[in-house]
Amino acid sequence: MRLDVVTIFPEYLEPLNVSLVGKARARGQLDVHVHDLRGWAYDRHNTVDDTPYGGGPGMVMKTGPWGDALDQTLADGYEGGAHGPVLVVPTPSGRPFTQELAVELSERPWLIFTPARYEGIDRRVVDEYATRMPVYEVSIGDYVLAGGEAAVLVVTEAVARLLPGVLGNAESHRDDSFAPGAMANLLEGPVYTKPPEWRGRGIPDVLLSGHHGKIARWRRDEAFRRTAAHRPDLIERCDPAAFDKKDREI
Ligand SMILES: NC(=S)c1ccno1
Repeated sequence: MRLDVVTIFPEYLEPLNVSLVGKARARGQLDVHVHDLRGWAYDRHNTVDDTPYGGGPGMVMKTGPWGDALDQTLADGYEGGAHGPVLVVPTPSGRPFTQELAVELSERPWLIFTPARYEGIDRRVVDEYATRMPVYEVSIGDYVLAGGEAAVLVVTEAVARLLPGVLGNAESHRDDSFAPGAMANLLEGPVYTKPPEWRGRGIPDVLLSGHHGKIARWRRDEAFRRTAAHRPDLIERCDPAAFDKKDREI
């Protein structure tokens, strides 16, 4: 997978050099290119924004630099281009970024991120590139950040960990919160590791029983309990049939 990020704060994307994403880049599983938008600002002040038409507070990011930056990024081409790139626009007015969407994006060969600052990007930029590729306007939450770069880090990590071979144990994301399957729409339950006792706190006996069926049922019940407590809105989306099937498996 190739990722391109066009931003006025390239240094904000430094975390893409470390941990899981950094290792995936080092192994050649991820090809990341970060571009400074100001490289396409041709006036002597490197201006990338201007006042909004219709008035109002703040500034709007200009079409010119974005158009030139995206055209040059696309001109780079990419062998995975047979399926083509998609534009990923982090914005509080986007569709919720979910595990399901992470899976969808992980199946694309090329993601181009356009994190905005100020009041956002002139709408004509998205309208222009929507004629040439799929556009995903996504929100990582119902809050407003100073810019979209933090969202790029979040989306990139959620997508990268789903790429084949990136997670050490291919099974790791099978039981992720929100992963497809019987645990879909359930939050992960509590996890424990050594030592068996810490400050007078032990481990649930079932986890020491060695009975895989009982352990699986306990984990599922704990996930259900946690979801009911923290995200009751997800409970109604659980598939009871999957639970029945899960019980039969156990
Ligand atoms: N909630 C998101 S994705 C965002 C981007 C910029 N500000 O908030």
